[in-house]
Amino acid sequence: MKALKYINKYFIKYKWRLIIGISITVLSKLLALKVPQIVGESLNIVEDYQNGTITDLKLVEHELLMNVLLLIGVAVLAGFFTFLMRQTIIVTSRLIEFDLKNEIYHQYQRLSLNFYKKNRTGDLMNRISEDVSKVRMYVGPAVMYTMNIIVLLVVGFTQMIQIDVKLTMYTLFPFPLLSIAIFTLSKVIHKRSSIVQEYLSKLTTFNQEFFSGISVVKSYGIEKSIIKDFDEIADKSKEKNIHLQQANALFFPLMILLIGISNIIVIYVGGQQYINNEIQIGTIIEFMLYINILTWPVAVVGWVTSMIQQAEASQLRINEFLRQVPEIQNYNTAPTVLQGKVEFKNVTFTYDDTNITALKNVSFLAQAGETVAILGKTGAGKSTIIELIARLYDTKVGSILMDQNPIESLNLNDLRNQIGFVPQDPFLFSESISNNIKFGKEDATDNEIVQAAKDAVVHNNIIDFPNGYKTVLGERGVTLSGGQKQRVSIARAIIKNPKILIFDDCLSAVDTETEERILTNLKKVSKNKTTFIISHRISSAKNADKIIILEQGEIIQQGTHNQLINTAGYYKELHDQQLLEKEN
Ligand SMILES: Nc1ncnc2c1ncn2[C@@H]1O[C@H](COP(=O)(O)OP(=O)(O)OP(=O)(O)O)[C@@H](O)[C@H]1O
Repeated sequence: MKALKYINKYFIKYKWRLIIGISITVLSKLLALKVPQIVGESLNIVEDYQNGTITDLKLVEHELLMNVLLLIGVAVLAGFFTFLMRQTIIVTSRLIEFDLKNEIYHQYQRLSLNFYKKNRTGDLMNRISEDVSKVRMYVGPAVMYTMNIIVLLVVGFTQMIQIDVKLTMYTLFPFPLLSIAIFTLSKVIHKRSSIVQEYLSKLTTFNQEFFSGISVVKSYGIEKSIIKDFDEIADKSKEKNIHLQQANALFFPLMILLIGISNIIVIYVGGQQYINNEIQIGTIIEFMLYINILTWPVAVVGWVTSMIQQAEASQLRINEFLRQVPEIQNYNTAPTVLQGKVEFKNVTFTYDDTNITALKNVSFLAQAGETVAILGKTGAGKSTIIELIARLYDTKVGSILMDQNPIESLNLNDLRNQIGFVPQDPFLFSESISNNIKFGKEDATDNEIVQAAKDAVVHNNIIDFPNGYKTVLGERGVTLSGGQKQRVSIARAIIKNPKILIFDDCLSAVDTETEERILTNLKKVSKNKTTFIISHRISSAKNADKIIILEQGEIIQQGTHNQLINTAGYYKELHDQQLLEKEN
């Protein structure tokens, strides 16, 4: 129960709802326990009249009528209280669930990119859905049933003892034995349902991946093997489900057995006491009704215990996650305005998850307003430079300066707000095209959106769609071609009017003619902005103020186009090769 202590702050927050809820639970159960008493009393009055102890028929009729009215009143009130009990305790559990989900969601927002690379999306989703649901079961149903169990067992048992100690002992004799059996069975049921749950998520994950990769599956014609894999998991899932149902099927027979044995004992022992004139017939019926009421709490003890155990395990996972400190911290809350000067001084960077040293002793200077092109073979470390400029990672060796200040000393939000980043694989939301562009500037006017699209040379494509800028994109923007996606993403960065523009190999999917037009437009747009262009093409780099060539994390060449084409090395080779390709 150590991990679940974390939830106490929510119990305190909603204490009044809970106190009212618990009081109502107690009242509703006390009322439920009145029923056997009233029924027993009524039968005893009838018996008294029959054997002549009471002779006044009118009095008997009056008493019976009063008891019937009382029974109806108790039933109505107990029903009303049960309704209120759900309205208070279960509603509180939903409120706590909402708060906890919000807390987790805010933590998701704070955590750094590295965290998302290290954790699987499925696990992260589970934390906020499955784990929180399990904790909610503790906060709501477990609290409610625990109160039910305590009140029913304590008050019910006390009432029975007060009537007849001997009969109570005999009646409750099978309870411990069978409750152990039910408890064990509940554990088995919970274990098996966890396995069923596991297979269910395996099936969901399998289908999710299959749907996402549908084009690969279809183009490779591997539907049959996919179906075979699916069948295997589905078969296992079915098997586990049947296994669970076998255990489930035993639950109610066990309960009925418990009720049956206790009833037989009451009839047998009570019958003998009745013959010996020790008790009245109403008392036997009263005891039988108590048995029915008390069986349920005994049966659910196991269920509630495992509910609490599961909630504890889930809360432990949630706590571990909430305790994670974001790797990238904001050390400055004061507003930061960037001029755009970027300097790398002897930066060496190693990704701690793979231990790959992506940058080795990298130094360069980009003056505010300059355009810097970064070229190099795949895996040379180009994107890593960009990720460091956006402070998606912090470097431990060397320093990165922005306008002469260490990057870590700037306000993190302001830094990122003043960077317009077009990633290699642009992500578009399942929203309209205009909303996807507006993502860069929420209050952008229609004219601004159109201008940004024109600058990114995607306007003509957009107006060709029947719904123009209102065209809604499918999941991951599937209705657009690769090049169109890249250009919408460029429009999104341009509209932001940032101080630093970053294009991470984002012109790879457009033809050279369109690339030329975009670059011409960018010249106009990127005035007074420091621009970084990562590319594999000379055409994207040739007009840059500075060109940096990376190889295996090291800068091997640096200079302007004219300088580099006259120096033997990677850039000249690439230039000659691409020139040859163009001529051919
Ligand atoms: N998030 C990451 N975690 C661990 N290693 C990474 C990560 N990102 C990149 N790397 C590794 O760092 C090295 C440099 O990668 P980077 O993406 O910077 O290269 P790149 O020059 O941009 O390549 P490309 O042209 O293919 O995009 C590679 O060896 C890569 O495997």
